[in-house]
Amino acid sequence: MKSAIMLRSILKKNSSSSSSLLRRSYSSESAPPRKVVVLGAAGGIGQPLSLLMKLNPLVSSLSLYDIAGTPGVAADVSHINTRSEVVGYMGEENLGKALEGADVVIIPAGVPRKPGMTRDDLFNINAGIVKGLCTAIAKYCPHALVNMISNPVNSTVPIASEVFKKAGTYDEKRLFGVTTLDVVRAKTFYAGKAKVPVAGVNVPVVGGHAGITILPLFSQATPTANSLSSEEITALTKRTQDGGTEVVEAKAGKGSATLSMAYAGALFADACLKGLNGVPDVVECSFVQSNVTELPFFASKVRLGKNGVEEVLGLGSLSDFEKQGLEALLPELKSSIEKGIKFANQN
Ligand SMILES: NC(=O)C1=CN([C@@H]2O[C@H](COP(=O)(O)OP(=O)(O)OC[C@H]3O[C@@H](n4cnc5c(N)ncnc54)[C@H](O)[C@@H]3O)[C@@H](O)[C@H]2O)C=CC1
Ligand SMILES: O=C([O-])CC(=O)C(=O)O
Repeated sequence: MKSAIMLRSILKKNSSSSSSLLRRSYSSESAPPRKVVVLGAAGGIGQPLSLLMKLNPLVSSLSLYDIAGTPGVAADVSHINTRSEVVGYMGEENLGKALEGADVVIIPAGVPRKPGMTRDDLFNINAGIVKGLCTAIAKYCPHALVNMISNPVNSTVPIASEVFKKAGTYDEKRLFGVTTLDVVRAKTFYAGKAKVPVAGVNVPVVGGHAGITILPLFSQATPTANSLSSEEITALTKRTQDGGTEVVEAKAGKGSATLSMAYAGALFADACLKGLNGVPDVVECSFVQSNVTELPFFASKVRLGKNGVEEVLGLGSLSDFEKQGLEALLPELKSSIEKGIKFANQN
């Protein structure tokens, strides 16, 4: 008798939670249909990123593309009982089909670093990969928002812009270098040092995405932590700048950040989708075409909207330490941008 009552109460609980789940899924399905494409979906970042995008209720169609291994990843992810339909595409002959109708294209295709390498050492291989993929984007989904993850981001974003310009499809509002992982790291490291709950922490990170071009603005971090010494701020800055290398060394030849990058990439794509859907005040840092400095591309806070970039926000007030960091990063960032532009126009 007692167990029958317990069973009834469990069933009742389950039926009320499943009806609330149903309501939630109805409301997510009333969000507009959105197609998200992951290029490089079978890779170290691509796989967990595909998983996270499958969990995103704003996605109605998830298209997974790679030169190899996509059918397995797509079959696996497709069994998850969430909104989006999943299709896997393999091989260049299927790239067009993968891209057609895309709202957001995320690009984690390309080789990762090994210990001792800089991101720029990836240029020779990844520049060509990115150029090929962007040529196809210009042809098959010229209006999609492009989230560039492939390194060196400081050069691959300018390459993409040149490819789109040549194809006559360039819209500076739709091209983003994904620097979210720098923000994710800055938040984590700051919360640890300042001993504040990480969930409420905000830290803008500006500049670019390599070494000293990554400039976290801890003077603007919230909640404020007046107790941090200048030595601690210097150490936090250096750890954020070297975050990628910390992971590359710990993985000892087996690649670079994949899981934290998938998380960061999924956060940024979600922000793009929210912007497209008209959610107000969606602000994320990203490496975009910019007038914030004399350089044509720069990472700073960006307000996202129905057409992509709605507004590139300024730097705000900087500490003397950050002003020095900004001066120091400009020459390196300039030369990485020029290298990308030159490559796209010569090859
Ligand atoms: N922006 C950022 O913050 C970060 C960027 N990265 C970069 O992301 C890239 C990918 O890293 P991982 O996933 O760890 O590498 P990975 O080697 O595990 O995966 C790369 C995938 O790209 C695929 N691929 C290669 N050429 C392709 C093409 N032409 N079309 C489609 N797919 C192609 C490969 O088959 C592979 O599945 C690297 O360049 C890495 O440096 C990594 C971490 C953070
Ligand atoms: O460090 C790397 O090569 C990968 C990367 O961009 C990061 O983890 O920030």
